[in-house]
Amino acid sequence: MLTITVPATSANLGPGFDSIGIALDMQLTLQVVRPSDHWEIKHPFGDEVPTDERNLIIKTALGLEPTLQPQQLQMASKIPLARGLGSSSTAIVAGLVLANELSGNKRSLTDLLQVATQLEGHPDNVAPALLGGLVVATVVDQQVRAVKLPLPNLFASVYVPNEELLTSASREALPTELSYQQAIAGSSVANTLVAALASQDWAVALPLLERDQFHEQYRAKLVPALATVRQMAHELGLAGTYLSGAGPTVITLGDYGQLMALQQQLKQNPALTGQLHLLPVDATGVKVQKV
Ligand SMILES: Nc1ncnc2c1ncn2[C@@H]1O[C@H](COP(=O)(O)OP(=O)(O)O)[C@@H](O)[C@H]1O
Ligand SMILES: N[C@@H](CCOP(=O)(O)O)C(=O)O
Repeated sequence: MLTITVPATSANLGPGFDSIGIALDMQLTLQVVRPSDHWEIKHPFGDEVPTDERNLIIKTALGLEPTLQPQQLQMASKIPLARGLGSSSTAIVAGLVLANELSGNKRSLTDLLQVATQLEGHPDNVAPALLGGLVVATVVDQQVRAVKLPLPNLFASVYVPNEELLTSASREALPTELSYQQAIAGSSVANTLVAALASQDWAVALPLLERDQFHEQYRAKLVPALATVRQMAHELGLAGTYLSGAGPTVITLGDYGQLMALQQQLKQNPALTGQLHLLPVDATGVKVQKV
């Protein structure tokens, strides 16, 4: 049986809007059960997610390989929808890898990243979903350029609010223009963050995760938990809290023991009624098993 596993991802890491992302140890698993006379996917997401060719995984697979034989598929996923943990990218990557495996037309990870980025619109979720770890990526002349940084020995405290926030809706809150001065200030923070992440200088990197100038200030009104979690982390002396992707998930990166202490506090705050996870980084990205 063919099984494809894709990790959740957290994009932006503060100032790295649309270009930095990290894979987390929380997975979507897709199994090819048997060939069929029609496409069908069983999944745990209820009526919100289609079970036929309209499903994002199947639609993506058929977009890449239109003549695939229909299959019965089974999906399991711990990644919540529309919460800023890259669920749509996970589905796109699963669909592309499914098409690659079923067709035998083996495309490289680089080629799949190119297609995945076109479909998702930005590379910061699909790149770590495919490659694992911490990835910095951009699109230049329609070509994706992705660089995997050394694996950070950090954990993620992940606070997932109960309410969905579609990435498209959260992008509507963004301005259409930034002043030249603000763009330079924002990019200097982002550049220094990347240098600190690459050299694993956490004393520099963690505070810079909180100094984004491209998106968080515009989205903060949609995600009251961002200020709450950040403030509570500061009270414990912890920097490193940012809005995961387009939100509403809020992540704090850091040391396991310190994040355990943070989560003890977060659990006691009656305003934080969502779910908490304490996750390591996923080092490998998408995995294919054939048994
Ligand atoms: N496993 C999946 N199978 C099918 N569709 C999915 C899956 N995961 C996500 N989607 C689609 O993607 C939408 C969420 O995408 P998006 O707003 O980008 O949020 P996220 O931050 O989780 O990526 C869902 O409402 C659903 O339509
Ligand atoms: N850079 C994008 C990332 C969206 O991530 P998601 O996990 O919310 O889909 C953005 O910030 O809009």
